[in-house]
Amino acid sequence: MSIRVEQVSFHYGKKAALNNVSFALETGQFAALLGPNGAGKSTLFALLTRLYAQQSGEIFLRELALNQHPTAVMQKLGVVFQQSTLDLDLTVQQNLSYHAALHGLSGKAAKGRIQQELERLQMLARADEKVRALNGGHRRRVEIARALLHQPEVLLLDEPTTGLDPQSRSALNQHIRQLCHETQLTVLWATHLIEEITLEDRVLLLHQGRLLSSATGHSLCELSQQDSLSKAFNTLTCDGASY
Ligand SMILES: Nc1ncnc2c1ncn2[C@@H]1O[C@H](COP(=O)(O)OP(=O)(O)OP(=O)(O)O)[C@@H](O)[C@H]1O
Repeated sequence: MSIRVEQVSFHYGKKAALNNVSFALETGQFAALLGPNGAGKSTLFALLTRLYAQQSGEIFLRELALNQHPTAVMQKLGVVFQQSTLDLDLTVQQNLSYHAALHGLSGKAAKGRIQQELERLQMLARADEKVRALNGGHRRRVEIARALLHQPEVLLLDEPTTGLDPQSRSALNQHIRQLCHETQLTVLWATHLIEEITLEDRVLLLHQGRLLSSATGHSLCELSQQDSLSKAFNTLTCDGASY
């Protein structure tokens, strides 16, 4: 087991944003965290990345509890946030070198890792360009390369295709799936876009803070008695649904 979330709840004041959420992902698995706006996806990411302190429940990476071993757990996590955090006036290489240094990598080791990840994401030729010169899809690839520099076991992506055109969205989605396949990286991909998910994917369906399903897309269709993921999603997340 790679990452495990056990009975996690979170409230903003009196408002419940997550209600008793539990799931576990296998090593090398691609899982989609699917939910309409306000479902609780960003709150869950904020807890997984320690932006917010846990209120109840437990989060484990392998057998390490996030609360008890925060540094060791964060070392195994790579994160791509919804909003880009690249410095537009630095080159790709400079952005990545800075991040590598933050993780304690410098000199030769950092250079090697940066080259490896940029190559994998087909961005090596752009290493000396300023980020400002890159299109949205390529900026996202740089962010993914950056998140992978310290060789995490789990990669969290919070709506990584926000603002991208359909072609770049699909290319990015394919890249990440390939990474999972080639490197045994575990991926949690948060989205509200059905077209980024296949029937074979593990789908964590979050709605109003509750996890309605954590099975495959096929199972979601069966559960809702619908013949497509988008119909299943609409049925399961319409108000009053009780699955
Ligand atoms: N800082 C906050 N204070 C109060 N309520 C909040 C706060 N942040 C989020 N919420 C509420 O918590 C619930 C979950 O929000 P969250 O942002 O986690 O959902 P989401 O699935 O990420 O949605 P989106 O796709 O719109 O980002 C929503 O009802 C939201 O209004």
